Amino acid sequence: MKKVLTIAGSDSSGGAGIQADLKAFSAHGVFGMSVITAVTAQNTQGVFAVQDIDVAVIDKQIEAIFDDITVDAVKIGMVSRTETIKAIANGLKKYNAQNIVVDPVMISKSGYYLLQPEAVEALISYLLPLASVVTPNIPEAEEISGLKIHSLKDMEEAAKFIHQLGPKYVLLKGGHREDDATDILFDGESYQHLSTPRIATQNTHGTGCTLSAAIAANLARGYSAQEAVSKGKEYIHTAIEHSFAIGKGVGPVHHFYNLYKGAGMLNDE
Ligand SMILES: Nc1ncnc2c1ncn2[C@@H]1O[C@H](COP(=O)(O)OP(=O)(O)OP(=O)(O)O)[C@@H](O)[C@H]1O
Ligand SMILES: Cc1ncc(COP(=O)(O)O)c(N)n1
Repeated sequence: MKKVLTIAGSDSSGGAGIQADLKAFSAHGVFGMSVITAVTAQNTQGVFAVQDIDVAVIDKQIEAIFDDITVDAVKIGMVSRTETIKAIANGLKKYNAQNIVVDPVMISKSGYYLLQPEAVEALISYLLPLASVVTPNIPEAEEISGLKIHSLKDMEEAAKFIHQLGPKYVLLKGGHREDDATDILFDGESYQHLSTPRIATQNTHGTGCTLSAAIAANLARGYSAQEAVSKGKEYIHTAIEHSFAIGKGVGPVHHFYNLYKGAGMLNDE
């Protein structure tokens, strides 16, 4: 079985972060492992507290995994602060980790800073060069590139700018557009538009986490970056179609629709 690691924050409500990643890994038939960078107290309505994990404990989690187990792919999500970013970059370089997907998580849907603003530079200089695929949403791409994005053409320009910071592929996600959900994949030469109709739901908590975890799982399973991304896009679309209204705010996406469909359990409470 392929083994995939998520390095991210814990979401107590289970919709995003480590919890979303592990669910996506299971649904892809890969074995999930985790390095927890921060513990958040959050639910469908907001983020209420963040406790960063001590850097020495982050180092130890990375060591414990890589000293013992072969890691087929790595997904990086919420990294919170500069010292955490440096520890992750050092650890991944030390073990020559491959198939790294970086989701440059900055601000939660509810508006909470999951990356300290002064750590953006470290994320750019330490993590982007290690990435096989980096998956910014539109506000994150604006922050990284310094460009304003209003159109698909602007998305292409920003993807091009981010590509020269070191990642092999840039997937600029269009979830924040008002139009169709069009994402743009750039490999340094050509742009591929991946487009699905926008689903009318407010239950999109953890969409970015889920997509990047699905891409990492697909890379581990041996798909090329293009295939891993297009399969990931199909996965997130269906997971949003089957999303739930739990809690009083933005509900989570559904990871096990395939298994449940087979067992006739879809939408069972
Ligand atoms: N309403 C929607 N209908 C269809 N696809 C969507 C919708 N919202 C987001 N997506 C898709 O979901 C994926 C994640 O994109 P999005 O821009 O929402 O990421 P994100 O903002 O990083 O997510 P999050 O911060 O919730 O983790 C993309 O492929 C995007 O096109
Ligand atoms: C631990 C953690 N990681 C990532 C997100 C981003 O997800 P969203 O933008 O849907 O809130 C989050 N809310 N919490």
